[in-house]
Amino acid sequence: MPGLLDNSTLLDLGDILIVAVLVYHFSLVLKKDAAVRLLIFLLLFFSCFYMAQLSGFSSTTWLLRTIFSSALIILAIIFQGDIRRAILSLGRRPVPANTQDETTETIEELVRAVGEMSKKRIGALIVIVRRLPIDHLVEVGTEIDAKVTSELLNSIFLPYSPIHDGAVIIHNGKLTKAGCLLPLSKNPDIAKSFGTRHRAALGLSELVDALVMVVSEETGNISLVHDGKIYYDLEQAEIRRMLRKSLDFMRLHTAAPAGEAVKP
Ligand SMILES: Nc1ncnc2c1ncn2[C@@H]1O[C@H](COP(=O)(O)OP(=O)(O)OP(=O)(O)O)[C@@H](O)[C@H]1O
Repeated sequence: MPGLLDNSTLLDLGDILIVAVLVYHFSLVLKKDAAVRLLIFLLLFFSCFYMAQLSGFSSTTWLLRTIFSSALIILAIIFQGDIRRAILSLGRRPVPANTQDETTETIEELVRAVGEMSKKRIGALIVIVRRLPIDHLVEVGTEIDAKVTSELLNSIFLPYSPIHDGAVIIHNGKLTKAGCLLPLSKNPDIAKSFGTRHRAALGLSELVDALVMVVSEETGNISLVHDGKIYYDLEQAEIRRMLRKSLDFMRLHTAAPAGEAVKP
């Protein structure tokens, strides 16, 4: 009796195994947005394609060819956030940088302000403009143009202040606007516990590289939102660290050629 697994069955099993491994790894790459991983994946992809073709693995070859023919669409899906950002920022000048001292001062005022508002359960939404301008995304709002101080932020967000609703915009160490409407995120995966204040923060951060601070009126929790991600219930030290990392990066890179913004 011939062996249970003859040569062609083994070949098919190997073929199926390769397809399974490729699908698994491809789904992992889709979940992460690192370009380096994608590059490694593409190298592996083409190596596998040629190996599969040489070995006569028809299913693997078919799958890889199908993936390759839709590569543009797949890349557009993976990098949809970056592509959208690039399109929105086309033709717009990067925001000029702040000095080290101004940055440190602004950070300390912000940390103090959100700490105080958190204790008093005052809801707040603070947008810190980084490299990409946001004017085209912000609706309404009252022009202010004042130095960022914790006292000013506290008084703007007091519930009886006429401009407490909406977001304040901080641009280059100056509080430039208050009572602004931001685009709401349409991401269906946002936890139901997050209302419109958090959705507005996420919505803007999905479109530009701004850093958004949120103080929850309901819980007093402080969150930082960046790049479509929410860093929830942060301690003061963590907020300071993330602000410093994000704003220092911007300060140091504004004069340099355009590069990728880092996550805080
Ligand atoms: N599109 C928007 N842009 C800016 N601010 C907004 C926007 N939509 C709602 N807000 C602000 O969010 C407030 C309502 O917050 P809501 O309670 O719905 O959100 P939340 O995420 O649950 O926040 P909290 O934890 O503070 O309750 C509004 O009063 C307004 O100040």
